[in-house]
Amino acid sequence: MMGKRIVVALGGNAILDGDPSYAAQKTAVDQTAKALAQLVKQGHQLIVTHGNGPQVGNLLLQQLAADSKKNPALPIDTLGAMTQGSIGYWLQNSLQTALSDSNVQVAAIVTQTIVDEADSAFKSPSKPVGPFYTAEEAQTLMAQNPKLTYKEDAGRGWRRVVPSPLPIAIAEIPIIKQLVAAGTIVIAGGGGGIPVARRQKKLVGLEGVIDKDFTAEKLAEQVEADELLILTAVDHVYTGFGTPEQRQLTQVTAANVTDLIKSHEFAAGSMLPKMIAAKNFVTSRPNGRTVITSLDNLKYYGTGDMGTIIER
Ligand SMILES: Nc1ncnc2c1ncn2[C@@H]1O[C@H](COP(=O)(O)OP(=O)(O)O)[C@@H](O)[C@H]1O
Ligand SMILES: NC(=O)OP(=O)(O)O
Repeated sequence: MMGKRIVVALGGNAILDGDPSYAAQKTAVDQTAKALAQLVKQGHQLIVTHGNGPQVGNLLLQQLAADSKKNPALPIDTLGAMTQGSIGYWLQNSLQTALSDSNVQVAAIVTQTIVDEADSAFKSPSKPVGPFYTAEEAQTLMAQNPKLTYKEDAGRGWRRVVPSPLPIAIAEIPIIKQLVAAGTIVIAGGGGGIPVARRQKKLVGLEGVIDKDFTAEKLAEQVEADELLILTAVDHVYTGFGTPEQRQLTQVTAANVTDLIKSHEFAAGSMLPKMIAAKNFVTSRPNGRTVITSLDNLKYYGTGDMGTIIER
């Protein structure tokens, strides 16, 4: 099979799936890296991005708990950069180990994503971050701090939500393209990239968390990828998700996705951005395809049951 250029989007909730410990997250990344290394050995070229919802939300909790004059809380843009460093390091380290018998280089790039500071997203928080709470716990937290907003997340519980502006451009795309052309596995756009606004010659950090699936799609367009591979915590995308009528989707077209979105089949803040990104990618890259599957299911990549495939 001819080698493909694949942008891999590794979900934050897929990395932190229940156990929030460093050991559990690094184990998930190690397992993913081993599976991705197999794709590299099959001749595919990877560009990797990752989510950060659980992780940046946990940093927010730590910052709020420790906030003091001597140790003031850091802004969300900087917390996003911190997750690019931590998760980028985990991924770089695990991929280097998994590819230690090859000459393939791996580099994580601190990535800024340009957004519109007039984006209405800054007035309506929608991006779930941090741990899951019960409805009662969320109500208590909102009563304690009315400035914070919590919303129910895909039937899994309630989570804090923060502004999630749409990505316009990736500031570091020139160096990313150079590294890709040199055959390097680039880890970029982590957490969707650090949200920044351009003000004349300056890039100014903003308080938000960009959806990494949207940034992954932009990255895939920019590097002229053949495939967008979205790794999450479910093997397939479903209709009737979470109900007795749940049915897995295996092969769908961009037109099908448009109809399913209109039928509200995909939860906002979780699967909806993935399906929008999938549709946008195959629309922009007619010969491209998007695959949505789980980390565990990656071992079936290239076989009949490798997840939900979206094509033009
Ligand atoms: N229609 C659907 N089909 C499959 N999963 C869905 C659907 N709607 C919502 N979900 C939920 O969305 C989750 C993926 O979104 P999210 O957790 O935000 O992704 P990530 O792994 O990128 O962090 C799935 O694990 C599942 O719990
Ligand atoms: N930033 C972001 O999209 O993170 P998740 O993948 O954890 O939602």
